[in-house]
Amino acid sequence: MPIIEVAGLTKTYRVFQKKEGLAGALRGLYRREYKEVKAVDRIDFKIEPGEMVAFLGPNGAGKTTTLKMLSGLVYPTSGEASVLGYVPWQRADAFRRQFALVMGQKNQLWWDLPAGDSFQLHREIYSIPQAEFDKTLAELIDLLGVEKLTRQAVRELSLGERMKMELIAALLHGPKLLLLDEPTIGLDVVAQAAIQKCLRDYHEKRGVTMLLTSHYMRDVEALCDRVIVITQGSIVYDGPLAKIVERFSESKLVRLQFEEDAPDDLGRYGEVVRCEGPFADVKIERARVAEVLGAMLNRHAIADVSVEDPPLEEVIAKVFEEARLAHDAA
Ligand SMILES: Nc1ncnc2c1ncn2[C@@H]1O[C@H](COP(=O)(O)OP(=O)(O)OP(=O)(O)O)[C@@H](O)[C@H]1O
Repeated sequence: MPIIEVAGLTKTYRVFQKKEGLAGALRGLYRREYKEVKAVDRIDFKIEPGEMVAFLGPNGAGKTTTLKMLSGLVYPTSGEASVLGYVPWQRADAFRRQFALVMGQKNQLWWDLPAGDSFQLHREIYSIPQAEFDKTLAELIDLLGVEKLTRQAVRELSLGERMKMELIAALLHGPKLLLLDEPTIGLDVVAQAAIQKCLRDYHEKRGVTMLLTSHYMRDVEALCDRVIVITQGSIVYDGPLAKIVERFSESKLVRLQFEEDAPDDLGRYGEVVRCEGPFADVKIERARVAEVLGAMLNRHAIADVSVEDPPLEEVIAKVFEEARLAHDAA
């Protein structure tokens, strides 16, 4: 049985439109005008136990709204969702005990207390047996390397340290499902890598299911095999990460090192993106890589060569752009 099953899920927000100027503001007091914002528009997907899925989309695409519906914080306008066998917005106690929502932009720990005190509070709220709590906490503290920080007020911690504490708090009750909304936002690469490692290890040990939004493709590459892309409230791609690269990038990046300076007619093979001394990077049409590479090797003295897919950022940006153009044309 899927852990998450969503059918026709839709959320429309009603937003009050403020009029310009004082007269407009006064008029607005007795005749309020609203605009409807369709944040999520009839989306369908299923996530099976143990999957790690990236939920990607440009700003305002509807990702956070979807996560909020899946965790029962927001009622949908229409459609259905089953999460861990529950209807999330009915907020059953047994449901809340089995998942965790981590929001990189929101603080869930007590600001003035040491994180250790908030962890104790979690233990009581979730009635976690003491021995199990101690074991899990020790494991997580070790995994994230934060031994010395649990007795320091949360407000005194750096952003990266605080996020590690937030993650510990979210994992203490052993959730079966983790909903992560930009868990590495604003973190440096070292802290990002620590969060990714913790999530990977935790997944390996506990087989937790994860749905993650992130604007950092490193998170996606490090953690997820499957990607769901949402733009303007609609799902435009749902499938393996590897396939999205194949489907949306027409070229591969061929990195060459010549025995001498790179020849100046490389443009005949493809788009030259870098040419410095003996080094050159050329974008070559995916279907012609073997043929073009063969021709290059015949004609030039090449010391080293590698063939790479374009960076995931580039591919995803292309998916967003194509979806936007299709939406505007519809
Ligand atoms: N509480 C709200 N009231 C009115 N409109 C809202 C509300 N929350 C979100 N929206 C609107 O719904 C749309 C989707 O927002 P949402 O936060 O779900 O996007 P997102 O994909 O998470 O974006 P980001 O990557 O910027 O966080 C946006 O147009 C946003 O302005």
